[in-house]
Amino acid sequence: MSKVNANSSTSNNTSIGTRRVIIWLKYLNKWNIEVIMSFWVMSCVLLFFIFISSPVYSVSGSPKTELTYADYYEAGVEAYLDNRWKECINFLEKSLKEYSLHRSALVECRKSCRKKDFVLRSGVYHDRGTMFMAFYEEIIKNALCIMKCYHRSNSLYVRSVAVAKETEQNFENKMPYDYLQLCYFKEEHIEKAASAAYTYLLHNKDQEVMKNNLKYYLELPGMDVTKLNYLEAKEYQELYIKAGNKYSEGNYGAVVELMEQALIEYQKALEECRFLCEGAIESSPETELVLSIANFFTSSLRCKVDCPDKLSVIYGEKNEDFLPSHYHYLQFAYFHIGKVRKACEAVASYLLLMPEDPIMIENKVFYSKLNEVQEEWFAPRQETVNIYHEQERERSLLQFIENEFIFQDGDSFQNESRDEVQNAVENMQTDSNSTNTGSTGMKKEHHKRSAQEIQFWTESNKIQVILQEKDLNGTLRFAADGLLTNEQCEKLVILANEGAVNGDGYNGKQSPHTEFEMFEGLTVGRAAVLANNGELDVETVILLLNVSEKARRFVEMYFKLESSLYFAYTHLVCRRPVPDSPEKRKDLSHPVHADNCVLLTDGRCLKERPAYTWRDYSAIVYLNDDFDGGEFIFAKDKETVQAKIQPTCGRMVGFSAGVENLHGVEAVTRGRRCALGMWYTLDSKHKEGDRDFAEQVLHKLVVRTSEEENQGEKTKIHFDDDKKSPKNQQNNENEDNVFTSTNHLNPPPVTQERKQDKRRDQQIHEDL
Ligand SMILES: O=C(O)CCC(=O)C(=O)O
Ligand SMILES: [Fe+2]
Repeated sequence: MSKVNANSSTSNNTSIGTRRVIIWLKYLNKWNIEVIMSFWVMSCVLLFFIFISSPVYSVSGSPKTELTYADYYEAGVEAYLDNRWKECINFLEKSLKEYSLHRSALVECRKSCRKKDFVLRSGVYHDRGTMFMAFYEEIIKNALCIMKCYHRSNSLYVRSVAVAKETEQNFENKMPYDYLQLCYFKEEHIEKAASAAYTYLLHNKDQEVMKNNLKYYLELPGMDVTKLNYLEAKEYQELYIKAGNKYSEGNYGAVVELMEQALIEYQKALEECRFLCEGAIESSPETELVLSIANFFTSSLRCKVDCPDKLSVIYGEKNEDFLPSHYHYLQFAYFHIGKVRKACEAVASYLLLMPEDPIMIENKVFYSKLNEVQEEWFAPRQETVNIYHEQERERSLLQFIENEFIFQDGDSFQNESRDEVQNAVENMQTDSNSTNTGSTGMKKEHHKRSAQEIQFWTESNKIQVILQEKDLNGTLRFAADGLLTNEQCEKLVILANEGAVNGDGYNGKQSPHTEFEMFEGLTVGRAAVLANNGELDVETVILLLNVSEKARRFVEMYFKLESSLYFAYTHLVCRRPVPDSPEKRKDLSHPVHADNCVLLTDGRCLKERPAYTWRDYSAIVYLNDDFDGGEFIFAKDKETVQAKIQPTCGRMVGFSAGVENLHGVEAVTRGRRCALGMWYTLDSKHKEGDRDFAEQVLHKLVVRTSEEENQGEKTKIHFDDDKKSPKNQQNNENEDNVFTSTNHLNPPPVTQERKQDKRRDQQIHEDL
């Protein structure tokens, strides 16, 4: 089980402390013995005074540690390598404790100094020079305060600040648990070993060795699975989960209490995360004062803006819209305990963070209809307003930085956290520059700002480029993930179930590409008509249009097109094997082809009818993966595959539509493969008329529905009055009845308990 062979470890068993003593003794040996003796006596006296007055002696009188968390870590790892299991446990547990103390001390100092010294007085500056001077004065005072604070709290913290980035990274990645689990196991602390392994795994999901370890520990006799703990759980997370549990039990009083506490703890955690972003960055290459400051500040800003995302990972799993979800639970729970005003505030807080959320908009309508509710009750809570404004300000500054600091030759303004998308785009840029024009014959003009725009837009739309030209062995092609959530994919597949018909979009041909498969299609125009007739869900049809628009924008930006890219055709297509089709097939579901020319057997591709010669770019967004076969292929010619892409929910493949991007689809041998195909043109003459039509139909439909709802609202208010006054609702003891009678309030989506339990079960019983 040992991940490192004990004998391969360092032969030097001497601990760090011992080594230091040996070094001192070496020097002492050179001295005369009398001198040494008198020096020793004097030193003892001196040391005693230093000791009692030293900050290393804490206020409570108990001696503080003498090693930093990094020292303990190093010692722990050494012990691990030497099979000294007890010491390994001792040192690593201490390293974790010290690490946490170190971080708290940093936060405490930064926080107290910010409050005390960082007070810029506005309105007293005669000119910009004075203002700058005042600003730097505050910075200097702040720096002094922080340094004093570090020294006061414990000089070790100062040393810890300078710990190598690598060690810090190890702690971020929860490496100590990697060693600890084995040391615990060797000392027969099975439950602790399992918990350490579990904790490590939650942060390092793909670690097969650790999965096996955990499985092994869990199967050991005497292991009590209920004692399996996540050792890095934070207060705000525990409270949130507990509140979720109370929600599933229907105990709304407890939900309110726990969720309110969770919010307080969340704010503390957020503040802590933000203060921790004010640490060191890799040394800046800048020599200019202002550039260095700007560089440093930007790095810290980026880190701060990421804090909500970091905090939303609970038990290793990201909870989307984590902060808003607190208010979702709260509005529901407050309503159920009769505190409607509080419920309205929670609704407003949620909407401040997520203004377009249709569920909460509906809830607001629901509350507005209650007799006692007044418009001013929908005021967001103060803490939400603060968080929101802070984030907005920071995001917009960051956006400004991203947009403006663009230098072509060896960007002097370091941009440390350039993400993969941007790099991908830049690599792609270089590649396509060298080809200059694609075989489509279109010259690609690149304007300088696009990389930043793409990064921003892509990030905010949570799209990640997963494969680019060089991975796909060709030009003007990419694959990206994140276009749709699972829930959205499911909705679109249902839309296809309900609306797609055989042969639609293929001139009525049910098997246009292979006799072994059937094709069902749904065009946007027909989808809109069906929505209008009440046969399809309107929101899902809007989603269909929206996701295709998102894909179009991404393609336009990714390929840095200077002129607009228009839809030429949009088609939701599902394909499946016909009954009794052979299991082993040689044919393709869609033979190798180009989207804008007719591919001849000699490899030439004629840009003439019946090809859709105006199509310039294509993209396909996939909706599911519960089928066999059906891989998308890029091909050099009819025989030679260059790359394969496995369809899955939210994945998109995009490429230029010419002969440079021959492609096809492998046979689908089981199940039903659904995808949203899009073909784009640079020529506005070939714009998809069906789309304009669909948009008009949907627009009218939405306006009509909201008008009808408004009329209905009056009746509903009357209806509610008759049925039950809000007072009665509050006094009603049977809360379920209250809920049924006011059917229009949307509850929060998933209880955390179930989610966590499911994840835990999966982790422990299935994954392993
Ligand atoms: O569904 C796919 O993956 C590709 C379809 C395609 O290439 C087409 O319809 O032109
Ligand atoms: Fe195609």
